Amino acid sequence: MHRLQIDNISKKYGAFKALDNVSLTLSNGIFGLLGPNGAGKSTLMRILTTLQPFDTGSIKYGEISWKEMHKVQKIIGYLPQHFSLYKHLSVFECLKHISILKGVRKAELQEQVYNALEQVNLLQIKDQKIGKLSGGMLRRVGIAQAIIGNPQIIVVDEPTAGLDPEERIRFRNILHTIGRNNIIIISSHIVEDIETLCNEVAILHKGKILGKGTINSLKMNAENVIWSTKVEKNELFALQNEVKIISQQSKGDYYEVRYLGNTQRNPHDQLQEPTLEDAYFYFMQKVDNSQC
Ligand SMILES: Nc1ncnc2c1ncn2[C@@H]1O[C@H](COP(=O)(O)OP(=O)(O)OP(=O)(O)O)[C@@H](O)[C@H]1O
Repeated sequence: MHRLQIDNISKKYGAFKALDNVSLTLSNGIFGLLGPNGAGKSTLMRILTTLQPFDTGSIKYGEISWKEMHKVQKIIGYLPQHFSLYKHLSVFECLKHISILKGVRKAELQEQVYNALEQVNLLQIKDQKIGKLSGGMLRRVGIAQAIIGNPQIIVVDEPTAGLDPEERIRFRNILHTIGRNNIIIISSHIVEDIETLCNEVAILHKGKILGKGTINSLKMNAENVIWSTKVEKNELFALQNEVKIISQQSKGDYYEVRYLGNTQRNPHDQLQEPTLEDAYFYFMQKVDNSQC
């Protein structure tokens, strides 16, 4: 088993730095890239899939370097954020076509497609037209096409975007199973996706890695700074100017608020165990403060 070694990757669009010295080491399992819109997640994913070149740095998987695109393409599967397929083809025809494009040998075509469909639990709809599938099914066909050819690395941009809660859980379970024997990289701004799926996470913001590690190690950064408080509805606005609010829940005539702060704002406020979402806010706040 090899590791995917990303060292000091930088990428500019004109004068704008979309990725700034990004370094990560990934092994089998699901790795999450968490960051707000525009953080550089898709840029990094496109670079990993060789769809986009990078300016400086190096990427390696064992002996394979990202300078040798044709070798990399054999070990990478990709499910982009906006994924669509030939609507008039059946699921099976479509996957067969993709297998041919991926260079799967003729003798293995049928087996590869059946195997992929089995893994995403779609064998029973193999003859349905792509155009007739639900969003969740289409996303699963997307994963099937990504795993054809048995790539060691699978890149999934915004895995559960647009899926209903049931499909979201089904899709996460599929990724969990595939992640046992492969490196899966997912990007998301949905903290719950990352928290339920990933072994390790990197928080990306404005092209830079703010924090990386296991979910527990990231949470530890936000220890002793997460508080909960109760405020009247008319006090909420003033509180917003005082502290960084992470979440608020209406409880009838008052709000229960979770906030980030170095000190207790009020003796009744209670210190909370940090969640990944808290840690995410903590890192964002830290960088915003340092730029003030
Ligand atoms: N081809 C391009 N030319 C110029 N700027 C670009 C290009 N692609 C992306 N950018 C800019 O680079 C930054 C990073 O974009 P990227 O799509 O990688 O972010 P992201 O984290 O994936 O965000 P989102 O979740 O919105 O897709 C953004 O500010 C974006 O506007």
